[in-house]
Amino acid sequence: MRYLTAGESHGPQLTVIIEGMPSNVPISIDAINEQLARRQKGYGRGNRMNIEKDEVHVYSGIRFGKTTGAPITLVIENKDWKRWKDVMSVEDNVDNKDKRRVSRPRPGHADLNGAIKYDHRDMRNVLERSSARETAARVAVGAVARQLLHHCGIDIAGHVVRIGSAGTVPTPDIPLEELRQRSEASPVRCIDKELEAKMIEVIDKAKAEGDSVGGVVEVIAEGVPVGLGSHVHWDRKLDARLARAVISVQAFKGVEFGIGFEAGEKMGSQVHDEIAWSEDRGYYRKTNRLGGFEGGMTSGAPIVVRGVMKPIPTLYKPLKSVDIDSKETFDASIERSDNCAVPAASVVVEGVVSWEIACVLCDKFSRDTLTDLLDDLAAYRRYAKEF
Ligand SMILES: Cc1cc2nc3c(=O)[nH]c(=O)nc-3n(C[C@H](O)[C@H](O)[C@H](O)COP(=O)(O)O)c2cc1C
Ligand SMILES: C=C(O[C@@H]1CC(C(=O)O)=C[C@@H](OP(=O)(O)O)[C@H]1O)C(=O)O
Repeated sequence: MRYLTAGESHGPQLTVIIEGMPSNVPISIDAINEQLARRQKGYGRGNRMNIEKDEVHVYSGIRFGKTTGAPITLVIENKDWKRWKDVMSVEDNVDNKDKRRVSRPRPGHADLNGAIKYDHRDMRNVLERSSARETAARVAVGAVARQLLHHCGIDIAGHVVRIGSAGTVPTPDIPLEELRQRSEASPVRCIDKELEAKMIEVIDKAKAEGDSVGGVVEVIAEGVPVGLGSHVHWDRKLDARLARAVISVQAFKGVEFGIGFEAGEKMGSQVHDEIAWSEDRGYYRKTNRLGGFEGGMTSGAPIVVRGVMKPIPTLYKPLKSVDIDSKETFDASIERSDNCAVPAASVVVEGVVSWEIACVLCDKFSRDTLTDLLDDLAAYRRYAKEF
């Protein structure tokens, strides 16, 4: 399966084409919109989220509530477009006195690198596409994948485990439904009430100081069969695919699985998961320190993946930069920005993880129709248990 996203942050819309979904998968548009709404919420967001009300429009590939097997086209409109039409129509060869041409790159953004690479004197051509507005499209893709995974007995949930220096929530040992309910009930998607209060304090303090904060999100996938991904080639390793998917989310800088970077300071006996067998469960691991992976393949234990998001680069207390016309130093100015988008980004990471798992499922099993996929998967689960 594959997908493409297109669209600018202040253009008319975001467009997605998803190719390779099995036919006859029931798709609820409400369920996609629910995921889009989750991404828009979260403490620390700026005013843009008061303007947008993300909803998906389906233009192909779904009829009467089910996938047809043909490419699926989804569109999310940008409500802000109306206010930006004029700005977006200023050409890059206009006189520099026109303040709407972007000649001042923002530190921490794609602006300068993209302008040099693509030879744009108006950096709007870069910032429009590098914006995390695009993550709305990826959440829509993830929401479609999630509905496929649901039929396959795979459940995914996420939460925020760190914001700034507020402290860290350890990987919880609770049912995913409870994790979901508790994180949904929190404005920062944190399941620990004490830490939640500290996280809110950290975000408020950053905002008051004209600064921003980042953090860490965790996503857990349960019900994944053993053997998704492959050890035989680097680009078929599922952990590697997930790492790429998470890092591809705007502002994500690192990924870890299970105990993650702690593995570098522990002894082997404290890192590897012993293998056991029972009539009831078949093979299983006594612990899940490696976050569900050995050899680039799932072990059948839950996938536990975390991603670290850097602080938002646009600061109300501006950083210095250089104007590409005058080469003079200036203070980067802003009109609006998020202060912390970690809670929102946790929903994006859930989405990209859902998509990658759906892809490898469809790689491994026959998948023209949902029935083909479910029959094949059920037979494989029986085989693996009896192995
Ligand atoms: C959900 C979400 C919202 C974001 N909101 C903002 C924002 O309001 N202001 C900002 O400067 N960066 C924001 N970012 C981060 C930038 O898009 C990102 O840092 C920038 O495109 C550069 O990419 P890089 O950090 O991956 O190198 C957001 C990221 C995400 C995931
Ligand atoms: C639009 C979204 O996030 C945007 C991501 C973003 C950035 O630079 O990445 C900058 C801000 O955009 P604007 O400059 O229009 O206020 C955020 O609001 C969204 O999440 O839907």
